[in-house]
Amino acid sequence: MSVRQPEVLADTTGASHLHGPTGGSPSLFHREPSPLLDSDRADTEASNTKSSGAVNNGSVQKKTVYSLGGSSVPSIDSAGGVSPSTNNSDFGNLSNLGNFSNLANIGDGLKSKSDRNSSSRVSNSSSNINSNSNSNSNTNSNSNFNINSNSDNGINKSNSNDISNSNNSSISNISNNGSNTIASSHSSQNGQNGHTHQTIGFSADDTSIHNTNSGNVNFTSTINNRDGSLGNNGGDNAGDSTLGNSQGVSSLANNRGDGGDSTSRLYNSSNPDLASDDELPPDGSSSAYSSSGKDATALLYKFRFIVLLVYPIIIFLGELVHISQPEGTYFSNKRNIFNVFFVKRAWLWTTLAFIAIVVRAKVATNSTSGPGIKSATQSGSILKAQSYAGYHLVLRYAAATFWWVLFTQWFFGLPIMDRVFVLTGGGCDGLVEKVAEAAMSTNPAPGDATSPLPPLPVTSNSPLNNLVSSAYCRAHGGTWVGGYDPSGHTFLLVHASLFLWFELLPLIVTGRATSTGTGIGIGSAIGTSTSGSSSGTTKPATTFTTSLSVRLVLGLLAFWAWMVLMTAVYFHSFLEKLLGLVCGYLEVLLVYVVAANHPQLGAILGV
Ligand SMILES: CCCCCCCC/C=C\CCCCCCCC(=O)SCCNC(=O)CCNC(=O)[C@H](O)C(C)(C)COP(=O)(O)O
Ligand SMILES: Nc1ncnc2c1ncn2[C@@H]1O[C@H](COP(=O)(O)O)[C@@H](OP(=O)(O)O)[C@H]1O
Repeated sequence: MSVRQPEVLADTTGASHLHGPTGGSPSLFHREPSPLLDSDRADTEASNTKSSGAVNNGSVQKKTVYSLGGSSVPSIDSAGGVSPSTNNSDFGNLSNLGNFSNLANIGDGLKSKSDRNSSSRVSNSSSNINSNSNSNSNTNSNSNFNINSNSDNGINKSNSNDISNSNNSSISNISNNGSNTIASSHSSQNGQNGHTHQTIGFSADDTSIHNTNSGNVNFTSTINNRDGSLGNNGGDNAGDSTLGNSQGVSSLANNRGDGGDSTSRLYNSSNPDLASDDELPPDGSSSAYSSSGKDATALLYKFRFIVLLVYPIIIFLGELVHISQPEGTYFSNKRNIFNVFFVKRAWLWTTLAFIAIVVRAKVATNSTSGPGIKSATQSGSILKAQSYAGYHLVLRYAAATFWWVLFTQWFFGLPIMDRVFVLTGGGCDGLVEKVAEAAMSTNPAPGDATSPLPPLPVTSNSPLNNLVSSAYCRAHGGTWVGGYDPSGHTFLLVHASLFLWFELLPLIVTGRATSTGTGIGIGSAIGTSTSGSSSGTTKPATTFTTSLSVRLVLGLLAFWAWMVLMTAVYFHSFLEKLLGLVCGYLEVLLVYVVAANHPQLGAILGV
């Protein structure tokens, strides 16, 4: 076995050195072959409890570092490689011309400078890996990595990482298990062509690649992913982009400079969003291939259309029965348990159902594809994908709640429905008498806590803001008479139902309601596995738990529809129900249709 003697380099850090066998303390160093070492290499092992630095000028082929904690190794330069090293503190900067292998590092900074094959396996947290070598194979587990690579690399990573790649280099064969952003910028010298080819396969997703090219760069990107976006900002030359996603929503955007061909292909199993910049040269082409994506889009629109039709039909059918003056039933009694316990608290139940949808979306997200369906705001989208990111959900819930409040609870005083009633000549009848009766029977001072009625806010001759609400009026024995009284029940039930449908349908059509499903199908959404996915496979039913929330929401929606029918059959005039119905549509149409077609609003609301 040929043995190269280590040399001691000047310690640029000024810290104490780890010395090789000929230059250091014998008590600290001894030759001991590492199981991972090449047979023709000598090893240097440092058993380090206090060392703060190690410098090796390259004569040592491999360096083994054990640091037992409480200490740090700020700097190691090794020509030959650094192998099994356990460091309970920080490595400072590891610069290596050879192989890193099995470095467990909780610190920061790992640089590979080899001009030959080099392999790094790093278990790490919070590290930067700067690699200048060719044909590297970097395997990283743990989180918070920044990999800056100026070379051809194979990078295998798990967890969340940012990879940035600069210069004329390529990253290829990246397999990944986390949420990642890969930013790659390339520039080429005059007359020199840069060429980049990225093939990235992810076993988990939410990955986006943004390439910024300038100069003569021929850029080819391929992502095989479950849910991601690929954005190419091309330079002067051709760029082919292919994004193949097996799941979820993908967006592929090409913003080209001048000249060159560009072909963008988006293969996606569910929801594609392909957008190309307007300045695409005439010979550039962009196309989305996604049969199931189109299917999902068509299915979503079909479902939305049906849902939007259902409630007017219910009202019309109910009205037909209503005009025949049907016999009273349990449901014609205002005090029936369904009315009192459910409809009168309808927003509470709607909120719970919405939370069930959110949970379902998150479960689907965690088990399949990152943070849920991504927002896609570019024009030309086949499907404006709905975002299930937390802030988008909160905003949409807040908007729906706000509209419910304005219409039924408070609108700078009386709620909208009561203002309509008063403005059309309605008022509270009999309330003054009730108050007087109450006062006569108990003789308390008005406003006294012992009074059976709270003080009457005002009389019916007061300005609009001071009138009692319909709720106050009815609750205290008055009768809400005259005027035009929009049906609060119709409004609330329709508004709540549409809100829930529009949140649920994207999950259903994309199969996101199952943890294992891909592609489309209501079957996968409710766990019955009846429809095919894009791959032509039929997904098995998910567990009872995963489909339960969807079933409960569908059950609530069926119940709401029934109660709309009962309102239509037994209560209100037709026009009052019609107004309730129309107002029940307003917010949902505004958010999911109008805002969805407005770039900024759509982006804010995630629609
Ligand atoms: C990342 C995750 C994001 C998830 C976002 C979830 C957002 C939820 C967040 C927190 C939960 C907070 C919980 C708040 C609960 C609020 C629920 C309620 O609204 S409680 C009030 C319930 N009250 C009603 O539902 C009253 C409904 N009734 C009426 O509006 C009227 O009675 C009527 C219109 C039905 C009839 O009027 P009438 O005058 O004829 O009686
Ligand atoms: N489906 C239904 N079942 C029972 N009562 C209903 C109902 N729809 C409306 N009502 C009752 O009809 C009245 C007018 O309702 P709205 O204007 O909200 O549509 C309310 O009476 P109360 O306020 O006396 O409870 C309400 O409870």
